[in-house]
Amino acid sequence: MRLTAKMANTILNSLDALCFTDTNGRYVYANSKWSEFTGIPLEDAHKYRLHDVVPEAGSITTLQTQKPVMDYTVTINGKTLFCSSFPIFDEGRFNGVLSITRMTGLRFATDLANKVIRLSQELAERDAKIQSLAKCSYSINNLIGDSVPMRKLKEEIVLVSRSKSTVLIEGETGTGKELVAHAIHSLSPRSAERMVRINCSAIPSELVESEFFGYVEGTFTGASKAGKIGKFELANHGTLFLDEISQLPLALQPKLLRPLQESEVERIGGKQPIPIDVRVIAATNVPLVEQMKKGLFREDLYYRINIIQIHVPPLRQRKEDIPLLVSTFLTTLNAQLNTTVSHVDDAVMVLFLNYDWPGNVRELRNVMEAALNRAQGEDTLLARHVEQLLTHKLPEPAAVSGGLNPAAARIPSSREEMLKYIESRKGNKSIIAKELGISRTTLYKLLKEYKLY
Ligand SMILES: Nc1ncnc2c1ncn2[C@@H]1O[C@H](COP(=O)(O)OP(=O)(O)OP(=O)(O)O)[C@@H](O)[C@H]1O
Repeated sequence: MRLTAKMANTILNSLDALCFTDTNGRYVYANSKWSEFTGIPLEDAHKYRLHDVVPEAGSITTLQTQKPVMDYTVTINGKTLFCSSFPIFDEGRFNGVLSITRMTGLRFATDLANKVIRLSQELAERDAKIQSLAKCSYSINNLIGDSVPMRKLKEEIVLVSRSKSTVLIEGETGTGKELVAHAIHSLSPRSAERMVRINCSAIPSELVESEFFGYVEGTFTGASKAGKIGKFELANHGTLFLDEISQLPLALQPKLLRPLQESEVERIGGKQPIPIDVRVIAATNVPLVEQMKKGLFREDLYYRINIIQIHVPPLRQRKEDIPLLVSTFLTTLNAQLNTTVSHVDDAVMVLFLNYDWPGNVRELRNVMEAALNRAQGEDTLLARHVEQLLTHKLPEPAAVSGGLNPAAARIPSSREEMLKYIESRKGNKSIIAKELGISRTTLYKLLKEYKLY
């Protein structure tokens, strides 16, 4: 049997949509399924070029590159089709493009493709969420310390994390206010959303407004074309951490009143208020009430921010946390610095307990880091590694001289001194611990070190 032109035509028409275009992209042949999909009568096919029917399809790429393009999609008259295009050569000369539409299982394939697209979007969203969670992987456990003030602080954190009210965290520099803010956020029902931090002292005053509220497109020359989202909007459903709030220029302070009071913001140049659901946590190392009295902080803003207040105690008021902080930092810093210091000499601990840490935990960590660098290759941190690092001038020792001011009391640094001191207090451990600003447990540890217990 010989294949006639009629038979060939019947075969071609029984296939899925198929067409052949010349090197200019003009249709030379198309079958009836192609006509069905494109809505172009077969007798008119030659009047069209690929660019008119499928302007962005793989067949055009094949026309330009003379290379096959497999399994791309084209949408014609609202229907999505899977196609492949092949270059046709005749004795090595490029002759045109054959495009075949693969209809089999199209429904299944498009459903599957849609599913893949949806799943990859979901995955991207989840990834973003995991990343924001990882960024805020600070939990309450990152706050090292088991002293009474720290336990009280942790209890407060748990309590306030459940509320949506604005929190003001006060405390000296380096006490861990940012860690507290992270802990509140990560314990709150908003923990899956992000916590956005804004350092009020680090933004130039002319940029404060656009940082807080963003701007709409084309607001000013030099501004991003697409406009900019402000930090309040960015923190929507999450937490906005306003660090160093006391440094916010007085003239700009009223701008915060509306978002805090009305829960809405307006982008610069925008016409519509945007509702926001943000929990605000502010932190300061200068008491805001004093700033307010000096006229540096607006009273109305103060009362809007100071709803729940948390005070982070300085390290000198919780010296019993020092041994735990030291051993935690020793582990993390050894790993970071590649050092192998496994012990801290008692003399170092005494120096640490006697120091008043004006830079608080941050200073302790920095001193440890510098000391470990000095102790490279050794396995014990010794007094000579730290002495020169404790630069703050301490008040005159009061404990041995008989003073009763606990803030000024210095822990005796030798067995004899300690013995003398204990005698002067008639052995009363409660008074001694109170004067030295340490817990009774820490005192007993010290006494054990001096072999006095
Ligand atoms: N209780 C703590 N446990 C472990 N690390 C702490 C603790 N408190 C502070 N730190 C560490 O000390 C450093 C300073 O902490 P943080 O930035 O939270 O302090 P801050 O009070 O916000 O300081 P500032 O007022 O200067 O911004 C950080 O490295 C932090 O991890």
